[in-house]
Amino acid sequence: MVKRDVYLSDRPLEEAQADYIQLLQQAGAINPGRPELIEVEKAAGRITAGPVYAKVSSPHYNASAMDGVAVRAVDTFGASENCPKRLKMGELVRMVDTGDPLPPGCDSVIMIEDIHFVAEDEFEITSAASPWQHVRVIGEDVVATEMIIPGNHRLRPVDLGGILAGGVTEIYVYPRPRVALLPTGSELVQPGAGLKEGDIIEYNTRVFAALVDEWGGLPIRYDITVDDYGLLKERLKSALDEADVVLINAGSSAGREDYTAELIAEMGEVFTHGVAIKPGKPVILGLVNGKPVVGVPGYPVSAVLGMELFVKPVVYRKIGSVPPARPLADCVMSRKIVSPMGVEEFVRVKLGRVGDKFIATPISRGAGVIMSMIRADGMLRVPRLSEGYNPGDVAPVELMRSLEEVRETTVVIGSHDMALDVLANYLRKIHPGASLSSAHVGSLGGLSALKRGEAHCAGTHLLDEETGDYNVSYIKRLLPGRSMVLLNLVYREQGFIVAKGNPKGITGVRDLIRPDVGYVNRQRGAGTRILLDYKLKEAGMDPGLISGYQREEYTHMAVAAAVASGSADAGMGIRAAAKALDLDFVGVVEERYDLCIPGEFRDLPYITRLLEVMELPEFREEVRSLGGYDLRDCGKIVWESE
Ligand SMILES: Nc1nc2c(c(=O)[nH]1)N[C@H]1C(S)=C(S)[C@@H](COP(=O)(O)OP(=O)(O)OC[C@H]3O[C@@H](n4cnc5c(N)ncnc54)[C@H](O)[C@@H]3O)O[C@H]1N2
Ligand code: MOO
Repeated sequence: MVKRDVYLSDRPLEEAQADYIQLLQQAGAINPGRPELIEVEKAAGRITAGPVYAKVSSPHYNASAMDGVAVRAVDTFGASENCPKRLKMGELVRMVDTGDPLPPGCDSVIMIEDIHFVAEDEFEITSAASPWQHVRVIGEDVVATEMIIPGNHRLRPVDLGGILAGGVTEIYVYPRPRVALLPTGSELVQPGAGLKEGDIIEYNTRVFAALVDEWGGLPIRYDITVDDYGLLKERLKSALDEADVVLINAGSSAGREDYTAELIAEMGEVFTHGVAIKPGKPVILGLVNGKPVVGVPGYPVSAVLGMELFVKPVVYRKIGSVPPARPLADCVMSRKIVSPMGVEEFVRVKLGRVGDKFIATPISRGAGVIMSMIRADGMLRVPRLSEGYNPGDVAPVELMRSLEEVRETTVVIGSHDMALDVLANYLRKIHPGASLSSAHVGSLGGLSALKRGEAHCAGTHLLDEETGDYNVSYIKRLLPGRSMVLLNLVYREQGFIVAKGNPKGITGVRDLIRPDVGYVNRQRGAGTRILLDYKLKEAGMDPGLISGYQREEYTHMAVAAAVASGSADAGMGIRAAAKALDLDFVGVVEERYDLCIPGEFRDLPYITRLLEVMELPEFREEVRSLGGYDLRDCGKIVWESE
């Protein structure tokens, strides 16, 4: 099949969303299915197809609400401390337990604690009982014929109790819409399969299945379809026979084997191909045989966003409902966020509460980085007609974690070290409500974040060329007059990360200017970058002669990954990063990595909890096992401002 040119449209998001729902409504494609009768005890999470009325009252008889004696209130009148009244067991004075029917003629219950027995069958009371005291009258909870639950209501566990109390055991709910999930792409392999170059693990439709289930739909996952127009057409046909909604994953953009839009257009109608959002642009919104068919982009983040923005409303409508709005919180931007005009961008952010502000720090924006969805606490929408935000700007963020959790998060901004990940892990283990979020902006970036009040502490390893000491002179210069402490986390080996077996024979900085050596650098402001520059200066070398000096990565692991991929021969970083990817390492120095903490935070749980973790032998052991770490001063204050 020869592909024609593909021009994606740039429709504004709200317009594309509203139009799609309207067109589907007109086509009758998102009407809820015919209600089905199911057992109440299996109905949690389902949507009621109509109101549920009580068949019986609850209680359906007058019931004693306490253990004690049932009486006629009039028989107790006149009783007081000074003038106790005696009652004898009989027809109208009878022992009852909680829940027992009130004996005929009785209208009141006296609690056993308020009774003083004077004989086997006679007792004294010192106050009168009022009529209907401690009695649960008929219908106190539910009155027969009363509406217990309205229609179009998602049933919660307590709702089941109310419905059953009302004597109802079966109810009508909307059927869960069947959503067919079609993964496409010749490069896809099933999870767990052996991988060769070019293989991609198929996980998107697994994520989709869990989402559809969460929204109330019934996912039907199909086998992978290779990139073949005819095969895809067959799949789509059988999916349309079986399901109410069909999702085709990938093949949505302009590639040579991107058939989705063409196929939907051939078999039905494409309303929209291309929405002005990032990620997720190439989404396809269509209709075939009266059923919604959505082409969801292949990249995992684009895919999840496509699901949230276009498929979720369809699934909800099919069960007579609309998606609940995500809660929002106003947050302060910690970094500059540049976003193209004309596109609504969805930026994943980490959140933390520092002082009285919620701080948002953007994380990876790549559409292929599923980890960004895992790490994110929130989603910042940069509107279509905005070019982004400056540090300090306030904007609403959609919460992906509760504010309560965010409040219990220690925010570390600065240089990256793998010991921080281990610290985060043990922190959650011993304080399950707490967490640590780290943003990697380099040591200097971390100190700037402290200056702006956007972090509880900063990871830093800045070498002072003059004194050979770490961090102190930088803090004095960047945060003058502020009360600060330096808490040591680790000493670690820095050096060159090189390929296994060190094939280029790199032994020190002098090798970096060799024409056959490609370097990968760290970003400006990173302690590791400063260390390299210092070493170059020491050796009297011109950085301009190093091929790859301009190539910047943000973490040790990213540098190691560049070496592992073969796109660079060497990069400066920590031994643990080399070890993690089974690379070789040429040691250069041992350096001190500290957490710089503003004095006002040092006694807050954000910090004291970290100190607790640093004392744990298993934490220390795990960090040591990463390789290249010495924890001799871990948890010690190594410097304090006057
Ligand atoms: N020339 C152009 N190229 C691309 C454009 C464009 O407009 N012009 N758009 C880019 C954007 S934006 C996106 S998003 C992707 C969309 O790609 P497709 O929907 O066509 O999907 P594929 O190219 O087949 O796959 C992309 C990528 O997604 C991953 N993938 C796919 N399926 C799965 C799955 N089931 N599980 C996990 N991961 C999956 C995989 O990494 C693929 O490499 O196109 C850009 N290109
Ligand atoms: O728009 Mo694509 O969905 O960014 O990756």
